[in-house]
Amino acid sequence: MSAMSTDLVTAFIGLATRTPVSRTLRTHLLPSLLGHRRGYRAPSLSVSRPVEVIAGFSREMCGLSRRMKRPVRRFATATGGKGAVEEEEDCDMLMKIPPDDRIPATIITGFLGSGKTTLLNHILTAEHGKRIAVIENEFGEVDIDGSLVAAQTTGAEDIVMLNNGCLCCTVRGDLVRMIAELVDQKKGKFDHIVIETTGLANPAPIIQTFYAEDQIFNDVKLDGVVTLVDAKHADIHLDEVKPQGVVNEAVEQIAYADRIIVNKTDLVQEPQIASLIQRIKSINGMAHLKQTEYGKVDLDYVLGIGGFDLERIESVVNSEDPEESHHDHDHDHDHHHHDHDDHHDHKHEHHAHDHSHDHIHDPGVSSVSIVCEGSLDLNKANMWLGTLLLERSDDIYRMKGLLSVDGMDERFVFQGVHDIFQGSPDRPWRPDEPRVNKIVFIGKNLDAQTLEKGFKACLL
Ligand SMILES: Nc1nc2c(ncn2[C@@H]2O[C@H](COP(=O)(O)OP(=O)(O)OP(=O)(O)O)[C@@H](O)[C@H]2O)c(=O)[nH]1
Repeated sequence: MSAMSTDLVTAFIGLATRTPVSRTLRTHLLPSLLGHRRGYRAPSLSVSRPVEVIAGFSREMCGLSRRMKRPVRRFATATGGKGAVEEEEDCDMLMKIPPDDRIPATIITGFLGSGKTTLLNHILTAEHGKRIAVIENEFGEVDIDGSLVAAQTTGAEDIVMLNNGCLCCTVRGDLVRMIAELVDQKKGKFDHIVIETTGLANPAPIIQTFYAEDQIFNDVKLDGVVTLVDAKHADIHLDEVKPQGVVNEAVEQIAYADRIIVNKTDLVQEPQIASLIQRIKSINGMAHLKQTEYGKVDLDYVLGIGGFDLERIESVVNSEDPEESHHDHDHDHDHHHHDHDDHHDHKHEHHAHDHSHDHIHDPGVSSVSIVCEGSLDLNKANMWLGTLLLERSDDIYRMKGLLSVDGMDERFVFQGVHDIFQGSPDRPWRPDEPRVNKIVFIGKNLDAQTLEKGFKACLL
């Protein structure tokens, strides 16, 4: 776990115990938090330089962060199985952090037939100068499909098939091995890894693999999740009611996306597209979105997007930014996060708002954004976020934020995937810049009112 993650994570532990405890900068508290729920035995803590845990975004920690050239990319892992020795090793690396030259990896997901392979072909045949290794996950298929073969001859540096199961479940171990092999044998021969999932994959476990597996984490960084949506058929899959405990993959794929491509727009009329886009944005108001036919998007829309980079969070949470690319082509003018009266066709989804609504308890996946000026009381913010994650991390799929913390000159950026998250100070607030907090949640059963109330209670 990195110092960066510790910044925030530490806070949350303080929350877990609800009593300030002493610790050193070398402690890693998230595992002990998780251990609460998962039976993990936390490493013992050495106490050589006590600081107040409750000051999770503490100046001390941030001072440490500032001294480092760049944030450590590691999220706090949820595995909890590495033990104290490795934790300590991670920690020892804090002061000598190498530049982040790990190989970026993009996950392409989307429901069956939505156009994943078509997009992949577009990527592989386009002029971008990148050497791409492809990991293709097909269910039970023996041969690489015809179009991919065509692509192989034109663009891909390497194509490996994972066809004896689904990446998000049975062949996760294979994915780890495959990436490790690619890195071992071909490092330097490719610049980017693209992973195409099956149409039924849930992206969450695949995302977590990038943080939980050291074999991957050390050499490869997750660049982003790109989700294809079939403009004609998406509604059918999104509407599908699954038995309790069974996820709706089509919804999950949208929920975890950094980039959404509404594909096959040639097959439907504009009103249907507009309604679908509104629906998608209610599930994930954070992702950038474009409409396409045959997956034809600019390559920089899908590669090198930094969806998991703290430095890039601003573009995600800053939807008022006129330079936002996701409004370029989608022709809809609904804003996904605040200050609007939004109306939805689907009673189980709702937009997020900066003001109160009467929300019916919502069993679906939705996004909630909170935008408000002011500075956060550190202790209160720690308490609130920590408790929230402790209680709701299963339901909180993704979370990104840009916060104004009282007494901190820099903006504080953070993001998370369930209970895996990282945070760090960003650039200083400009003198004339309003200190506006922006935080976006995507998840299940999110109650916008409760979240907003909880957040605002942390403001000074
Ligand atoms: N009309 C139309 N057809 C498209 C478009 N994009 C892809 N297709 C076709 O849709 C079919 C499925 O596309 P694929 O790219 O194979 O979809 P996929 O998501 O990889 O499919 P699975 O791997 O089976 O989940 C193919 O016949 C494509 O040629 C589009 O924008 N418009």
